[in-house]
Amino acid sequence: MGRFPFFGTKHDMPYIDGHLSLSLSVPCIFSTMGPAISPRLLLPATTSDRVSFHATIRSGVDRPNVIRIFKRNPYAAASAEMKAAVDFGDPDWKDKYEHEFEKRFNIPHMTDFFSDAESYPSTFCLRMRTPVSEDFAQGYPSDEEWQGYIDTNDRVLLKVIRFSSPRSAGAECIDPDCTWVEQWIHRAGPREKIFFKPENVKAAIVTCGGLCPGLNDVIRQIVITLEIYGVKKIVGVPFGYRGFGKEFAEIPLTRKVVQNVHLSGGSLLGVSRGGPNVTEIVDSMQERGINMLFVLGGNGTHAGANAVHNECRKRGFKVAVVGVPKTIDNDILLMDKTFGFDTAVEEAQRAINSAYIEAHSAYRGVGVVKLMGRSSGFIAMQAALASGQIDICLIPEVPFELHGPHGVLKHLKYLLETKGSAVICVAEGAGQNFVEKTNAKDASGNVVYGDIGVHIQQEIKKYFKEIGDPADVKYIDPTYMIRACRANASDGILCTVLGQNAVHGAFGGYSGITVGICNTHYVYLPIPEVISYPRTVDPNSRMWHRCLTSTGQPDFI
Ligand SMILES: Nc1ncnc2c1ncn2[C@@H]1O[C@H](COP(=O)(O)OP(=O)(O)O)[C@@H](O)[C@H]1O
Ligand SMILES: O=P(O)(O)OC[C@H]1O[C@](O)(COP(=O)(O)O)[C@@H](O)[C@@H]1O
Ligand SMILES: [Mg+2]
Repeated sequence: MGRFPFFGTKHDMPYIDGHLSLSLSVPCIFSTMGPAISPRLLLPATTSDRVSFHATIRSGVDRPNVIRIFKRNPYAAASAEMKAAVDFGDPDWKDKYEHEFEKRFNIPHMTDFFSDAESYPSTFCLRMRTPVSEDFAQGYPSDEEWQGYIDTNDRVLLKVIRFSSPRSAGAECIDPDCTWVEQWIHRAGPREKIFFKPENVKAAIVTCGGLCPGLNDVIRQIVITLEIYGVKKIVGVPFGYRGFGKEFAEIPLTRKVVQNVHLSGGSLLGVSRGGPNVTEIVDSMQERGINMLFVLGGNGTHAGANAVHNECRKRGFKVAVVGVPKTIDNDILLMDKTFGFDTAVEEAQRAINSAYIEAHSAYRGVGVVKLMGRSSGFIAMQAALASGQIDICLIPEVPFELHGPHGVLKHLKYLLETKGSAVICVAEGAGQNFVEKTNAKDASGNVVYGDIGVHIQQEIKKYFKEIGDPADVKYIDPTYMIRACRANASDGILCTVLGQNAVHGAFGGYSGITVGICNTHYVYLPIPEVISYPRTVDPNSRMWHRCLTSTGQPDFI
């Protein structure tokens, strides 16, 4: 089969060792995708634990045979760690696996840490005709007959497809027979017993990282729900974790304050990156008497929230720390999507449509749109799918060449000759091998990337000038526009449910958890499970294949 140069990010490389010869010996499937593409050799992913092979075989002397290696879907990789410990020869392996999974996805509870943790009948009661009384002198307004509580033993299935074969598209199998294994996670919602007396609660909300549509919607719902439980002391911590510094004053929050905040984008509380360390944050919480903390943020923020949770446990400080995953990048593991993502994709349509109109109206017009997505191309992929106006979608997970016979520029030339115009959508983290490394990091330690959008725009101009063909290139960078806007209706609903569930989780006595949507149901997850690495687009997923089908783009390798 000739020579097999390997392509992949540094991140992929550790998974390659030792799997190649095994995987190449297994049966393969041939399929063709998109115009002008060679057959693809798709090898069953499960045979090589964490990688899937995606081989493009082309004949011709100019081009060596190529095998590209992609990291598997992150969750598949996560379960690979569990798989490694499984002895499939053991007749009870499935039961043991399910049991181990249950343990891993257990959500930390007050009673795990405090033997004296007391519970009370819930004060969350939707049959109230009047607001909860000031001092609870008459007792709590509970209603034990109400059928609105979630049984703590309720579970939601994490994986809902029963794959019959490891060869089935996107199959995630645990054993070579693709045995059906049940993976249950905790159902979110109000519990009948609560572990905080509302009059003893001081709740704080903090929003960290970059902006995201829907932050205000979540803040609003948290405040409203806390008030329904009877909490009177609710504050906002300004400017992310930085707000725990002494120089910042808390922002008092009430239903009245938050009533209309969801009508605008941004965060009522402000956001920031960087800030004090965990010890300082917990010191500040103790000084301020905060015993319920709602943390809205992405991977970094959740790492912080989990560290705060652990530090509180270490100090014997009875606090509920509950996260609400926020990121337009949609790079959090295990959930259907994060809030704000849908809105960002919708907002991106305006930029794509403008790029299309500009390109289509010009003589040999090319529109280039750069969209956010630091390490994952979800926004670019979904925006391309939604618009139907993208000819080339470039994401960080899929390597590509700009120059050469199979490069993006050659295909662009083909598009201008056949269609007359073309639109490219590129995620900010894509093609970083082409741009100069800045070595810069932001205040949170995230790498600051070089501008791939500007680079592509310049390369297109240079290329067409060199070959003497006209091309009218228009570049649009809607970066901050797609995340500074107000949440759309679907995100508005998601934020509402997540905000309410965050409060139910805290009152239910859980801490070190985050809320999410999984197979359309709402769940609680232990924080470490959702942040072990950023979720990325699986190049062998049905969704990426659908995107390729829609754009009609070939491989650019
Ligand atoms: N590993 C970590 N442990 C503790 N705090 C962290 C960690 N990573 C990031 N943070 C803090 O979380 C906040 C947000 O992180 P950042 O990466 O900027 O955004 P996001 O949470 O959206 O990923 C920052 O204030 C940062 O200091
Ligand atoms: O310019 P900023 O505020 O650092 O934000 C840029 C980053 O924000 C992001 O949308 C991710 O933000 P989060 O880390 O807050 O999820 C990335 O796509 C982008 O790299
Ligand atoms: Mg982040």
